This record gives sequence, C-alpha cells and structure tokens, in this order.
Amino acid sequence: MTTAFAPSPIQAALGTPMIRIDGVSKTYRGGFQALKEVSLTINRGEIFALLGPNGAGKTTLISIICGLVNASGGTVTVDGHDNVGDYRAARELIGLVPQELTGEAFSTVWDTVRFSRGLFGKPRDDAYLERILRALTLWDKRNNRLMALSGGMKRRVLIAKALSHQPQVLFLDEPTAGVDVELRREMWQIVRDLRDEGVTIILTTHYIEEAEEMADRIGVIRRGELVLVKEKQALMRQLGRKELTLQLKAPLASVPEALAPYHLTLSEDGQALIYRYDSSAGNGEGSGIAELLGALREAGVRYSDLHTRQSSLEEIFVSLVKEP
Ligand SMILES: Nc1ncnc2c1ncn2[C@@H]1O[C@H](COP(=O)(O)OP(=O)(O)OP(=O)(O)O)[C@@H](O)[C@H]1O
Repeated sequence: MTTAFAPSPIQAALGTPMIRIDGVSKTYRGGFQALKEVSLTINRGEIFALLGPNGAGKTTLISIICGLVNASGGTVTVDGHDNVGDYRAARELIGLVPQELTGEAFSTVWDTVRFSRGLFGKPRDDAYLERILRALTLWDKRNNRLMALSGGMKRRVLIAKALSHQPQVLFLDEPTAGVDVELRREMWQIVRDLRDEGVTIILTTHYIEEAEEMADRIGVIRRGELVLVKEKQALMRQLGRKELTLQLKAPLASVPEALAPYHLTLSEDGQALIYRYDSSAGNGEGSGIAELLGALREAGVRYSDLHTRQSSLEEIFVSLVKEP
C-alpha cells in the first residue's frame, strides 16, 4: 500500500518530536492517583509501545493525550499544539483506534468512514477514503453493513475510521486483543505500512510478542509511573540474558560438584543442563562457554546437542513490573 494514508510532508520531518508529554499527573475524583508526573517525547514516524500491567495507567495516559480525560497537572502538545488550549488542532492530528466497534451496526462501511471524516470537519474526499479502504482490503465490503462483517473486517473498519481524517498520529489500544494468529500478523503488517508512510504509532498491548515484533521504542508504566523508556533493541541487549541448553547423552541425578562455579540448572527429567550468561558477552570469550565445555569434558558429562536462546522481552518485562 503506497502513500495511501499520510499526507506526504510528514516524511520530511521523521524523527523530530511529535508528542511532548511534560509532567502529566492524574488524580481521579475520589483521590486515586493514576499518573504521577509522566514525561515523554514521542518522535514522528516511530512505533512506540506502552506496556504495563492491568491498571498501570496506560489508558489514562492515552485518554489525556487524546483530550478525552483532563490531566490534573502537566502539559501535552501534539506537533506543537497544546492539547487543551489548542484542542481542535491537536485532536485533528490524532486517530484513535479503540478496542471495539460500538453503535453503528446498521451503517455500511462506506457511510461509517465518511461520517467519521465529517466529524473532523474535513472536506469530502472520496478518492482518499477509497484508497484507505482498498489498502485495508475493505473496498469490496464497502456496501456491507457493519453487523454483517467478520471480526477481522470490523477491526479493519476501526482502523479505516481512525484514518479517515488523515491523522499524523495513530493510537491503537490493544490492537490485536482476542484476534487469531493470522489476523494478528496481518494487523502488524498494516501498522508497519502506516509507519513506513510516516504515521507515528502508539500502541498499548498486553502481548509482549507484539511489542517485541513491532516497536521501535518501549515505555513501561507501573503504578502510574513511567519506569522505563528505551529503544527495543537496546533494552533487549542490556537486560536480556542468553541461555545455553545442553542435551545430555545420559541423564544426571544432580549437577556434578566440579561444575558448581557455572551455576547450572538441571532440567526436571535430568536430560538437559542449562547455563545462563550475560547476552552482552559474545558466544566466545567472556561468556564462559569455552571453559564450561572444557569442564564438562573433564567431568565426563557428554552431550548430544546444544542450542542457545536469548531471553524474550516477556521475561524482561516480567522482571521490570514484578512487585518488590
Ligand atoms: N474514571 C475513573 N475513576 C477512578 N479511577 C479510575 C478511573 N479510570 C481509571 N481509574 C483507575 O486508574 C488506574 C489506571 O487505569 P487505566 O485504565 O489507565 O489502566 P491501564 O494501564 O489502561 O489498565 P488495563 O491494562 O487494565 O487497561 C486503575 O487503578 C483504575 O482503576
């Protein structure tokens, strides 16, 4: 899908700040503090994934940026427009993809997207709407009523609606919650295509795999605080651990004393030894693997196979958000 979505000038400014969140706090009526002094800059053309356990404050933050919830303190600008003082200009730059389609069951796909565009006061542009429907493979369904669409098609209508007014920033709230693996991959491709056109993407997700697969940067929220913001690659390099698994030729009852310095773990069935090491070390020097293999030989432990694995973002995430 080439240049279906975004107005082209965006491309020129990739990497410059698009959203600035400065000291944003939120205390709900009743006194619950859902956000504490959150500051964050999101750049044009990046995919930013916001992770955090249930109730961490993700939806609150997104709702504040989109102007749906008032912050108790702090400021948000979208492409330089204050999202309170200059609400209309800021909101016009944003497309929001909610989790579920509500309401318009009897409307057709075409009417739905046209209506959404109209809500932003944008002039009618059927050629643009045709392009987005074609890009989302909804064109053949344009005269179908929403209630007659499959779950996957409905998800695409949500994206088409959010894109109908040509936003430069797209928020996706749990974009693939409850969808099957095939559709999930399809949605990921759609999001990447949007990013490639210069649309800035912010997504919340519970699927760590989704962030691992797509995000350029990751922010982790925990109890209303932004506890970490990092490039995904750097995060995985820094916090990741590598694991070497050795499949043994004969099972062991326990790890031999001579191998104690390597802090090996023996699998429950005694058939495999697992060695964990820092992923910033290579496979050679520094990782201790050469020494370990030598020590295994000396201890008479023979193995039939070995493989390495990098810890996933999921493991990193769990270690970051676990309660102290
Ligand atoms: N309108 C409200 N009034 C009072 N408390 C609220 C309100 N909305 C949210 N909260 C509370 O604020 C906290 C953050 O909620 P929020 O919906 O932002 O979390 P979340 O990270 O999006 O969670 P989830 O992953 O479950 O969607 C929660 O403890 C929630 O109970």
